[in-house]
Amino acid sequence: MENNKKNALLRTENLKEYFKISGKGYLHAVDNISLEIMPNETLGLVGESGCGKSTVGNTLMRLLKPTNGKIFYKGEDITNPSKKKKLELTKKMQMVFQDPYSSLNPRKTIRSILSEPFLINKAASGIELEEKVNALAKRVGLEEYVLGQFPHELDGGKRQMVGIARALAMNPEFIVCDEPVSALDVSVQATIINLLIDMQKEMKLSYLFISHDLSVVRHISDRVAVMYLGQIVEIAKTDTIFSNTLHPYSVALLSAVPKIQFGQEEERIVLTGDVPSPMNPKPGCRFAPRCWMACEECKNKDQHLAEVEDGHYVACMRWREVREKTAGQAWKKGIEVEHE
Ligand SMILES: Nc1ncnc2c1ncn2[C@@H]1O[C@H](COP(=O)(O)OP(=O)(O)OP(=O)(O)O)[C@@H](O)[C@H]1O
Repeated sequence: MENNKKNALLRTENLKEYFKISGKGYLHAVDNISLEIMPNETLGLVGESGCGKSTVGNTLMRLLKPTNGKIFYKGEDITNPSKKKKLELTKKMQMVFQDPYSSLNPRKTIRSILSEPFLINKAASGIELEEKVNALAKRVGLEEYVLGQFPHELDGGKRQMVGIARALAMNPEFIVCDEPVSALDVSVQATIINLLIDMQKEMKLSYLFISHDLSVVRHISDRVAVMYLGQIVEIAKTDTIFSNTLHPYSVALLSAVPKIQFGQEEERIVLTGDVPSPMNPKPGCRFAPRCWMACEECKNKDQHLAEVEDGHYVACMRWREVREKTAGQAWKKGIEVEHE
């Protein structure tokens, strides 16, 4: 753990992001998250809609000012960076969005869009700029003619390639990929995922990979963090989290992963019970009202992430019983199971 902290590319310490909702109080979108992302690592971030995944990504990118807690980049506190530092960090930390369309200026050609990072950072001009943009497009597999086109002339896959190329322009070290394939046809999802994997190998990138698609997350991630109502409830190596799932919420979420080949049709995950509100949460385990393992104590006592096995952290005091109850279940061994 200490070693991870020291060597992490990016690290958060008790990160909180609360939104003030007038007349109602505070919405705890991210509530006390401490995590590390190592160099050249992909950390998958999963959880139901609204659990706070994008808010984690946006806060790491400092698109939001943290309510509390700290963010460190290579050991340096970047929670409140100066303007100069912010610009420096923009080169090293980038974001790939679900649909880059909204962030691609419709009146500009792809060449002009891909030139921007070089111009803003005064990294190239004239012929050199042209060559750099050509090389960037080639790197992500965009044909040269695309550079003369406008965003609306491209299909979703090509637009996402432009989004990725733009993120890569300044040779970043860390990229938040926020649902980068969920708006794409299944047929092009694999192309984009493979591109991200290739770029990671080539450029030694680290990714925070946010997705509700567990098959994709399983395919791309080195480790997976499971989020529930603003908190991380379990984090472990990808194989471990699927084969030795210890939090009752992760069990509910991950046991529903269809055992299909990546890239094919997906199945939706349905959890029963009401999702409690992230507004002014009550003390006690947040999953307790929906939990199949909950006892009286869980309802009153906060659960904190604890390392229960090497590199495997769980926020549930009943993790041993969860393991016993789910031992030998088909989904843990990768066998297809029926879901309601
Ligand atoms: N700017 C904001 N102001 C108020 N509430 C917000 C704001 N942004 C997000 N939220 C709320 O914070 C919570 C977490 O939202 P967030 O988008 O991070 O979840 P998510 O897990 O990424 O969901 P999804 O998978 O649907 O994108 C939600 O309850 C959301 O409504």
